[in-house]
Amino acid sequence: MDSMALICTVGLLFGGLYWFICIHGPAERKGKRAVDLSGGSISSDKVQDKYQQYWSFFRRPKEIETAEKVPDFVDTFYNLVTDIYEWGWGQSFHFSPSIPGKSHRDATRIHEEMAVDLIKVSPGQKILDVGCGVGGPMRAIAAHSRAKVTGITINEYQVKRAKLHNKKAGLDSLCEVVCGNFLEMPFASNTFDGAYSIEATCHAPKLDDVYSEIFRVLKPGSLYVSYEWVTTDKFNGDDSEHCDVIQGIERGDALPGLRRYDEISEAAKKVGFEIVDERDLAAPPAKPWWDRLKMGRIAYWRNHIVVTVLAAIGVAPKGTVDVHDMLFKTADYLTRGGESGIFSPMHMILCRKPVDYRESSDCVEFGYLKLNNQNYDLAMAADEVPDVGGHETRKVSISFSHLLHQVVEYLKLPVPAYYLVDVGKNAVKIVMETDPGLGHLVYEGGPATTIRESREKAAENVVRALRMEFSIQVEDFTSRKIKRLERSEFLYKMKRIELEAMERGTGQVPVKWPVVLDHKRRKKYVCIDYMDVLHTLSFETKVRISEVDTFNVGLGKFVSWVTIYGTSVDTGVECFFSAVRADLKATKQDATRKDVDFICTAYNLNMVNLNYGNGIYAGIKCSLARESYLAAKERVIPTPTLPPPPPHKLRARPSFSARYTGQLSPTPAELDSFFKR
Ligand SMILES: C=C(CC[C@@H](C)[C@H]1CC[C@H]2C3=CC[C@H]4[C@H](C)[C@@H](O)CC[C@]4(C)[C@H]3CC[C@]12C)C(C)C
Ligand SMILES: C[S@@+](CC[C@H](N)C(=O)[O-])C[C@H]1O[C@@H](n2cnc3c(N)ncnc32)[C@H](O)[C@@H]1O
Repeated sequence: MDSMALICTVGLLFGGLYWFICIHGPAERKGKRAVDLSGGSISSDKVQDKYQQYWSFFRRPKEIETAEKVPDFVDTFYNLVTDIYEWGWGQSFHFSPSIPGKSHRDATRIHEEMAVDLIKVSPGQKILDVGCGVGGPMRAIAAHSRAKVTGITINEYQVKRAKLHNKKAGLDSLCEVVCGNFLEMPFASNTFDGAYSIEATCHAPKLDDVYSEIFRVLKPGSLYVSYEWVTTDKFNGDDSEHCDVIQGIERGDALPGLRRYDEISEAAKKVGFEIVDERDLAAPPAKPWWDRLKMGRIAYWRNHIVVTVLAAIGVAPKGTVDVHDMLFKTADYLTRGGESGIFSPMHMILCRKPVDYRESSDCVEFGYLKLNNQNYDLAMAADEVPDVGGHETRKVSISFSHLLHQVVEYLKLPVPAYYLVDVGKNAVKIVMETDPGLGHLVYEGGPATTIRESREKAAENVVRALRMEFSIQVEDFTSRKIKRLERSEFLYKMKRIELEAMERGTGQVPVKWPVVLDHKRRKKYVCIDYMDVLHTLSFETKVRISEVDTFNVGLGKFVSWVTIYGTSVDTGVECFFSAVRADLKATKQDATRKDVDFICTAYNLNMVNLNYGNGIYAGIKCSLARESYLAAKERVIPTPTLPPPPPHKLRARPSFSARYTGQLSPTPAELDSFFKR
């Protein structure tokens, strides 16, 4: 009898344990059972080591700051946690506000459907899920909108899981999953009709980087919504408890650093998005998103026992206990962050890629190229450069006769003589004495409709000759654009070299900024007189301009201003001030230049001819460099055709830039703005 009771008790115990571990599991329905817990793509025996490696990132925070390393660190994290998330949370790896009377599953779905409703897509349109996890949101969104969703995740194991779930749900015709880095997406520009990211872009070291990629792949006019992890305005950096909570969240969730709520729209605007809406979906009247975390505490204890037993008997990888323990603690930090209101995982931003956005024909675009661990902004100084080149701009030529006088004055040459040689044909000649005693050079303007026109042509010829002869660079408002183009051209070239080195499998490629040759260093710069340009513009547009007024602000510094009357803007009067400077001439030029920029923009005028096609030339060279870079990129990192899946994982490569630790030489002096008269 006694042995019978013992057998029954042991049988019951094992049956209970089997039910507890394999069948019951935690609260939510999931695609994972405890006995299936793994280390993602990491082999079982390496899980413990990888967990240690994950923590070593925080011991060397510089590593996380190195943007290149972040995707690897995030990938390791998701190998470690994906199964536990699925087992203990479900297929959607994010939070949502609780909704009274609704289950967590329903609240999650509603939160996901809201994202796709916000981006207003129609059935059949192509949308992008940035950081898709195992695809919980993607499936809900595809089913709700009937749009075609492409998800991207850095983690190969998640791709496998997501594909399996898509198939099981019968949604694989609408849902596609790609393994890749959202900082360098394998999609062509202007591909998607909409995009969303749910609690994923918080893993990007720099938000601008991922936003600019999303901007690039979106079609103009389409919308992007993101649920961002942020610290709120309640967060106080001087409060040690606040800092403790935020650090706990960062470490337990593989974040390179939480952003402040106001940094989100800043990044979106910086890459070119228009902000349509922005609000914190966690703010009242929304109900707490952390309720579920808090209520699950007892289940987490039970899970901990299960994981410990499974690891002890060798069913789950050894490190799983540590990972689970880390998540247990993270749940507590997250709850504290929610309860204190210092943290939100659902700061929503809705943005639009401008309808009229067109890729600039001169090849400069938004985005960055990475060289030697550093991001180089292709649109550097974009806001400084007045973009007066549009489809319907009117071309205005500045007076070359004025410019000629400036160059002559700068070179201390004798004043040129003008001859009207053929009155009938309005043909003008200019005689220059460039080297006293060695004779004269004569430049012709040729026959023209007016004398002025021919004189201008002749002056243009003289200026060109003097520029060649004396190596003179004319600085005008196209100069900065040219420098930007030259710089972009160089960045594209270097990036191509880097890709080709990767292709060959050769090692380090030192990035060398072009050597500034001595004769170039000696190049003389003549800055055009903006007052002359302003007069020309005033003549062209009929606006009246005041004299340049100057005020001595003391300590040998001045400020100047010029007023424009009768502009095409509402106010009718505009006044532009210079910066405060010690150089009187420079303040006058500064104020005048601002007026010139304003009139060009207001009247859609395009100042031409100053740099004699240098701009066009720089544009062509830059486009060629960009094309050869893109061709190399296509070869080295082929764009996957969907389906079948990409042949290998695309991720931030430990390229030469990671290996090459040398210091970058500064931007060559010739590319810096340099005005001299
Ligand atoms: C957006 C991100 C993930 C957000 C959440 C999905 C996860 C954050 C913390 C995770 C969890 C904490 C406790 C775990 C518990 C100890 C275990 O027994 C079962 C799983 C947890 C509940 C787990 C589930 C997922 C989270 C809630 C980040 C990474 C940007
Ligand atoms: C918290 S999960 C959210 C997943 C999904 N949005 C959801 O709500 O279920 C974050 C996701 O971002 C992905 N991710 C993080 N950094 C990435 C990167 N650099 N490139 C691509 N995906 C990345 C992760 O792999 C993961 O799938």
